[in-house]
Amino acid sequence: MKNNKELKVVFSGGGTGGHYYPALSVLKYLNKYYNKLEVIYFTTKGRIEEKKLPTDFPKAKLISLNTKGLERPLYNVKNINRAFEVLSDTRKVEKIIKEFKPVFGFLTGGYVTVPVGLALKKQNIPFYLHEQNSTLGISNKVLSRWAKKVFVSYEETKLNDKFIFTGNPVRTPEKEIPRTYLRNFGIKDLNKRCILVFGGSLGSNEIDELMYKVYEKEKINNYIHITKNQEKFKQFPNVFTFEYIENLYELMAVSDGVVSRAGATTLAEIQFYDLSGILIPWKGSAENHQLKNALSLKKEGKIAVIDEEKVETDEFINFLNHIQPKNTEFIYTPKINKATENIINNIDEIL
Ligand SMILES: CC(=O)N[C@H]1[C@@H](OP(=O)(O)OP(=O)(O)OC[C@H]2O[C@@H](n3ccc(=O)[nH]c3=O)[C@H](O)[C@@H]2O)O[C@H](CO)[C@@H](O)[C@@H]1O
Repeated sequence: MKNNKELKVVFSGGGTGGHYYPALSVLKYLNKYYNKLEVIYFTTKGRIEEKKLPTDFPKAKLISLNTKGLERPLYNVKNINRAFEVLSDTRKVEKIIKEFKPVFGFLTGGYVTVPVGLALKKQNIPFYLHEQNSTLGISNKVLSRWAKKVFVSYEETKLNDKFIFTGNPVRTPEKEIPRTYLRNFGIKDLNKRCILVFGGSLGSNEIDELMYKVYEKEKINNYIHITKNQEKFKQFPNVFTFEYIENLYELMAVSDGVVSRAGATTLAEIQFYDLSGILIPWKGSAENHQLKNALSLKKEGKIAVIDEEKVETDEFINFLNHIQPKNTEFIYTPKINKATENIINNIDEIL
């Protein structure tokens, strides 16, 4: 039920969908309960949250920051400029929040959150962090000492009492979705397995290459494949390609399996929608966190975790062919994502 209380909040988090979508889920949930919700969202210049927020959550005031990620190795001279960007963004944020007077800040990772967290700390405004991965990202590591609480998606990420295990909030449909929804994506035979193939929010050439070999042999299942290279798959009639699908979670609700990278938000969705699938962790992830994420999900024979350099195409196909397809009358009924509720219940300023 909506209440008439006023709530002013600052949000930040992004650079990739994995950081942005959890923030969006919490924001949408808050919006259900507060009639007078005012939000400033600090975004990464040119990245996903900046592009999608105006349609995903038009009510938020969007303020773009210049802070960029550090160059590796860290002793790169460019990092001197990066430090200056953080300083100047911190000053900019400070000025804005001094006037705006938010009740708290909610930050979900990505380098853009560093100046926002520093400014909130300087202004003595409490802020909360959310970590999607099994190991803390750099920004969250830096900011955690000043955060009021750090919400984590895996028990093993907890470092002290300030850390609270909540899970990772995922986007969820608010209405029923029938299996026939797949027809909107070109699929005709709803009896056949529908497998979603994608490489996180940024795409993956390696997954494209690997699946090409699968499609050369496997002609029965239907595949909805998200790729920057749609042309490559034109010849396969059972493969339906898209460059990006805005509401991928709606498709997850009625599909049977996934082949994907092991980004934390994707994994939370796989769990929430109870999908089977094959995970191919991205080796470039900081401290190999995608592998750690994936191994914590590996369960009950529903999930296989494989190394992209050691793929056996026949075994791969065999695994996919053991996934149980949903029946054609299947209807997804809305359910609440506990992680979002856990977070809201643990923010002291929300009454
Ligand atoms: C390269 C990089 O930095 N990767 C990180 C990034 O991944 P990335 O942004 O790829 O994150 P995830 O795989 O966790 O999440 C991707 C999100 O994008 C959505 N989606 C994807 C494709 C599409 O067409 N439509 C769509 O909506 C998915 O449903 C999901 O909600 O953040 C994750 C969470 O912090 C980390 O675990 C990853 O290691």
